[in-house]
Amino acid sequence: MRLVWQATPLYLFLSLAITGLQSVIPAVMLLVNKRIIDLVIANWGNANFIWQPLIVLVAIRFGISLLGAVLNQTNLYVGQIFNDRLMLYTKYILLEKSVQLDLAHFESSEFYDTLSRAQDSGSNYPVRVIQTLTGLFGQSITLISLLGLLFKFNWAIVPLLFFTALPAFWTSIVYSGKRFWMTRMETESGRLSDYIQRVLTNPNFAKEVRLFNLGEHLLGKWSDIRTDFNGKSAAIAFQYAKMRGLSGMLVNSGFYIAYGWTLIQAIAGKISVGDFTMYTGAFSQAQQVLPAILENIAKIYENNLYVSQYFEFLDLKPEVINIPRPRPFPNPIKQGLSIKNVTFTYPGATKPTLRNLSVDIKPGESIALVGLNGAGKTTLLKLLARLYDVDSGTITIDGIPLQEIKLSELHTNIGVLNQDFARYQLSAKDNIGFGNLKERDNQPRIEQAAQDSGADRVVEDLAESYETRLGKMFKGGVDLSGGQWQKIGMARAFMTDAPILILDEPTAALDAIAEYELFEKFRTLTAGKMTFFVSHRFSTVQLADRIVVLENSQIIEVGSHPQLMAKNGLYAEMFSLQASSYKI
Ligand SMILES: Nc1ncnc2c1ncn2[C@@H]1O[C@H](COP(=O)(O)OP(=O)(O)OP(=O)(O)O)[C@@H](O)[C@H]1O
Repeated sequence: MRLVWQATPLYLFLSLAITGLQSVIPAVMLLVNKRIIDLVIANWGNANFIWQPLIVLVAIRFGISLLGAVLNQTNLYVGQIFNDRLMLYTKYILLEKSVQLDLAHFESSEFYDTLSRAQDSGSNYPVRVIQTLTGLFGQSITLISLLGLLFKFNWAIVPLLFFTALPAFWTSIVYSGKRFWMTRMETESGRLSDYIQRVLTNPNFAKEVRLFNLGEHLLGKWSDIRTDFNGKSAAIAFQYAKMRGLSGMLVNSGFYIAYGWTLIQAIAGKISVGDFTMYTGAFSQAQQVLPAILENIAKIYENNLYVSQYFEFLDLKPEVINIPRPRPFPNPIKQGLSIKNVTFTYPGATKPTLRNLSVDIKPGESIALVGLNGAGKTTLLKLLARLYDVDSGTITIDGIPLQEIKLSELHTNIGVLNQDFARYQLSAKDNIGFGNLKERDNQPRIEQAAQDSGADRVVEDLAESYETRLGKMFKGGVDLSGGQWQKIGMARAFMTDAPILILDEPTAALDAIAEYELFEKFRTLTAGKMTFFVSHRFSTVQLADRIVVLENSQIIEVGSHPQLMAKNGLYAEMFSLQASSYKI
């Protein structure tokens, strides 16, 4: 309710008010009808009948019908606006939370289960809870007013209806719960089937799916998961229908007992014809409303279970956060960056990815990270950008631990381009401008960055130049080759004003010569900045002031190219191996 209140208080109020008004209409109608019938019967064949009271009653009846029709339409309109606003709000909050969470969350499967459940639950269920709640509110008013009429006739009818309805109510609750838990248990397999669906429909997979003939195999797997789910769902639905049928009979018996009593009273002449019509009318309406109420209570229970999954996601907390009074990023950097005894283990991993790392980097120094696949190069760079916090040891800039620097400021001051850099299906201008949001509309700056990375020649060939949409996902989009995308990605990195730059193999799709030239240019353009780069090409690595060699989670060598060659360790071995393969 708080969520809805925050999303759209006015429309919540309007919706409740209109529903409340609508709900008393059936009982008021029955009462007016009774009066009309009693008046007509009392004056049956009366030649001197005074019409005025009857005309007033009929006019009231007509007025109420008109009011009902107007309220109906108004409620439909209010309901539509209310739903749209609530959906927008719940989605916004979910996306806002996703932005706040750590990278670590996005690298765990439990997170994706929670996210997937929250997305399913958050989109429709809050709206459904409120719709059902409003419906229930209206139906309860209708039922109370109808029971009010019946209570006057015989008070025992109320407990009779209540007790005969209890089993139906209990059945609905039990089976709603069963359905919810079955769906929840199937989250992971549901996600797997969604994933297969994406693989079968996503352009990134389309080529391989065809070349390896994976289509039929994956489709079969998808169909098995869905069929299995449908089977479980059908079993619950069957049980539910059976129990609902049985308990529904009991509810009906309660009504018919009460109905029989009205007939007995009417035949005995203890109630008027008007009363008789009113009571039987009240019975038949209450008979429709009561099961609907029970159904809605069960629905609220079930929908609330789903909504709780939405809140489960909202309750996730980022761990990489600002301390209460963070310090500013040192500008300019005077002493440099210092990594001391850093150890780090990924959440859920059994052994550390980095162990006891120590190295000092001076301002303006360029560092190349070298090591075999999986040595921990990317992990170290993630720690520098504080995408994760270290387990022990410290990383400081001018003596200030990273944790004490305001996170958003740290990210503004560390420019990163990754091996798996994002390919935004947006304009070329956005793809480059996202490197420095403040300068996003600064066309000369964007063009300069494109020129520096060589992306200017890519953009020249595009029909609408910088405004051309990249990627094939939307109309008019143009796809680029791997190397062309990388030039666009590099241009994004060149946009930044950050004094520390990290390039994690963003040039792997370029040929060795293009990569070498680009890094040379990069070094000239970033002279005076602290840069880190990872490359598996030693022609590029040589350009660095110092090279840090990682092996088995540790730093094993640090030095310039000539120093490491003289040392004749792992670096020299790897360098010679690559050089000899070029000679062949
Ligand atoms: N999110 C993660 N969760 C758990 N383990 C991870 C995660 N990311 C990487 N690892 C593990 O940490 C180790 C180091 O990975 P990292 O990506 O840092 O290596 P790398 O040196 O950059 O390798 P490459 O040269 O292949 O890019 C690997 O064993 C990898 O499996």
